[in-house]
Amino acid sequence: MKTIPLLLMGCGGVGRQLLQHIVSCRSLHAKLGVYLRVVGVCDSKSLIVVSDVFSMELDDMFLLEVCRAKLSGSSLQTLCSSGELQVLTNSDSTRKVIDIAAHLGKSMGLALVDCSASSETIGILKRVVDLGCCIVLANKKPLTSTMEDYDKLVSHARHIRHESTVGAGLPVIAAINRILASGDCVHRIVGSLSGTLGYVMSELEDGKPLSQVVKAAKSLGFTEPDPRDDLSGMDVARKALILARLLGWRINLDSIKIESLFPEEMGTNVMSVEEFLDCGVLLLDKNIQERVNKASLNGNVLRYVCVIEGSRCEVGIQELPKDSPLGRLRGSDNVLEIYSRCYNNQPLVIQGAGAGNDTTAAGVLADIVDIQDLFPEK
Ligand SMILES: NC(=O)C1=CN([C@@H]2O[C@H](COP(=O)(O)OP(=O)(O)OC[C@H]3O[C@@H](n4cnc5c(N)ncnc54)[C@H](OP(=O)(O)O)[C@@H]3O)[C@@H](O)[C@H]2O)C=CC1
Ligand SMILES: N[C@@H](CC=O)C(=O)O
Repeated sequence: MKTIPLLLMGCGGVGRQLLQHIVSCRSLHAKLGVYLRVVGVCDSKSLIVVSDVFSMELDDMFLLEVCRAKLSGSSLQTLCSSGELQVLTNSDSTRKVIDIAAHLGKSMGLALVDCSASSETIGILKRVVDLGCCIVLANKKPLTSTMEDYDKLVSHARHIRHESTVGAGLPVIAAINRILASGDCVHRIVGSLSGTLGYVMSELEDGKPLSQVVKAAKSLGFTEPDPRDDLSGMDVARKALILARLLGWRINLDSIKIESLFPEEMGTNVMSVEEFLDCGVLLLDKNIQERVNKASLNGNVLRYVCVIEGSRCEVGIQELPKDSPLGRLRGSDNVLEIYSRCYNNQPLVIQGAGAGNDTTAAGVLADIVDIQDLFPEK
């Protein structure tokens, strides 16, 4: 049996769903010969960790208690009554994670799983990679930081998995890696890579106002913590950058042309998420509905499209025929067309649910199971 010691950063929608999947897949994983031993979980404020990371674990009852507490808005600290657990905050928790990685990296190994939506994890991830541990990411920010950070994070290709950073649970990264490993050359990627914007566009076609559908997308778990990350195109741009870098492009976010659905006056420096959802987004309803109606008169629909080709990497709204592959998309589905030597006239097409806590966490879990060979037999 392979045992994977695991530490989770981020207990939001995706992180909690991951813990639930881990618990519910115990017997399946036993059949696969793998055991996920969760040694710690942390959120933005604190880290809960077992007192002996070599032998102990947070048991399944406790993991489900973490999910309940975080869902109800309680802090992780409220859960710690046992002397067998340690609770650390802020810089102490960073030091502790690195300390755990230093100890486990040399012996049993460690999978550090980033289900946060923060850039603050980049420093820890880089240290942990240096210490010989594995990292599994749903968080796109580490891979879309500087080239220097990127190079460090991917420096041990077998020690990093990040399938859920693009297309949630869809096997996008795996497909591209397989194509590249065979010596085939990808020359064009076109796709609709935002579950939120896909859902928004198809709901607008049904006549619903933007302000209503953005709130619905948030409650369905499709959006980033701040939905402006989706509506600004920034979340899609991050996915485009991850794909472009996978293809070997040495570019940064500022090389990508990005179309935003809202003006700068509604940006994060000007209004809070609540102000945007309660007031700001209402002011966008009319304009976007007019664009949707105008497209409809031409038999077209609006889609937020990512194009990576030649030296062009851009994301923005396109008016497309209703019956085109992208035009036919509904709800939070993503579609990605990959053109290469082998997939030249007919692209390789990957399509399916592109957002949501369940599918994203499932992608993260599959990534964790995929690195089992790097861990010793128990
Ligand atoms: N939802 C989806 O469909 C998809 C999401 N993703 C990615 O998954 C990630 C998580 O998304 P989601 O669960 O919706 O986000 P949430 O906002 O629901 O959760 C984020 C979690 O991260 C925690 N956190 C914030 N900063 C830190 C930090 N420095 N260290 C440790 N934990 C931290 C938060 O803590 P606290 O609870 O204290 O606020 C919270 O628990 C995002 O990066 C997102 O882009 C990827 C693909 C699809
Ligand atoms: N907010 C993202 C979630 C997945 O990355 C999206 O809407 O696609």
